[in-house]
Amino acid sequence: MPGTVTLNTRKIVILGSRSVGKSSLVKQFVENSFSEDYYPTINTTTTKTITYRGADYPCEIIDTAGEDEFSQLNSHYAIGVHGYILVYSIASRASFDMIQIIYDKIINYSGLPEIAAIIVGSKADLHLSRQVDSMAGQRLAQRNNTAWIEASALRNENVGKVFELCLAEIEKGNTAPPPSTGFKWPKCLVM
Ligand SMILES: Nc1nc2c(ncn2[C@@H]2O[C@H](COP(=O)(O)OP(=O)(O)OP(=O)(O)O)[C@@H](O)[C@H]2O)c(=O)[nH]1
Repeated sequence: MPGTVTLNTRKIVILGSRSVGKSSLVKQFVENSFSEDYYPTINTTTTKTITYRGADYPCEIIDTAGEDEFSQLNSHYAIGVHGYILVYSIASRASFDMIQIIYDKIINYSGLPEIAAIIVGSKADLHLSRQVDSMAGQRLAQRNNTAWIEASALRNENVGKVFELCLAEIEKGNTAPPPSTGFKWPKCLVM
């Protein structure tokens, strides 16, 4: 039920430059639809249950306004958040360069050594205007210990996977071994 917080509720925030397709990924995932119109987002929250390894996780998906290097990270995007979807467009090198800036802002703000996150190369259908190759995306993800995928909201390719992989990253942190067997700080902040 929307608005109900259970033990399994997970808060996911979507960040990235303006117009990279953040809202379109959410719309395709939640409503199975795509629009060519562009309406800048202010800040919207949608709820959808994601099933992962047989368990249901009601997810609060927070779609944010486009970030630039001067944007201050809103505290709502750092506190009580379980996982992040960091989106760039494969057709925009500038939006790709913003990902490390946004990642560093979250780390600085939260004070955590790392976060549960997936980096997403969106608009994967725009092959002809590609400015970021897949290897660059994968390397960035490796460097920051996040997951990575390319997706197209237009073609509904890998959209469900974006959210499933984000949940997998969150739950990876929650199943970290106890201190005696090599403790790793959880990759999420639960408050
Ligand atoms: N070709 C293509 N266009 C897309 C895709 N996803 C989104 N778009 C288009 O890109 C534009 C911006 O999409 P939005 O989803 O509004 O982008 P956003 O990142 O939420 O934008 P802000 O709210 O400003 O941050 C729209 O015109 C979409 O139709 C995609 O997968 N392929």
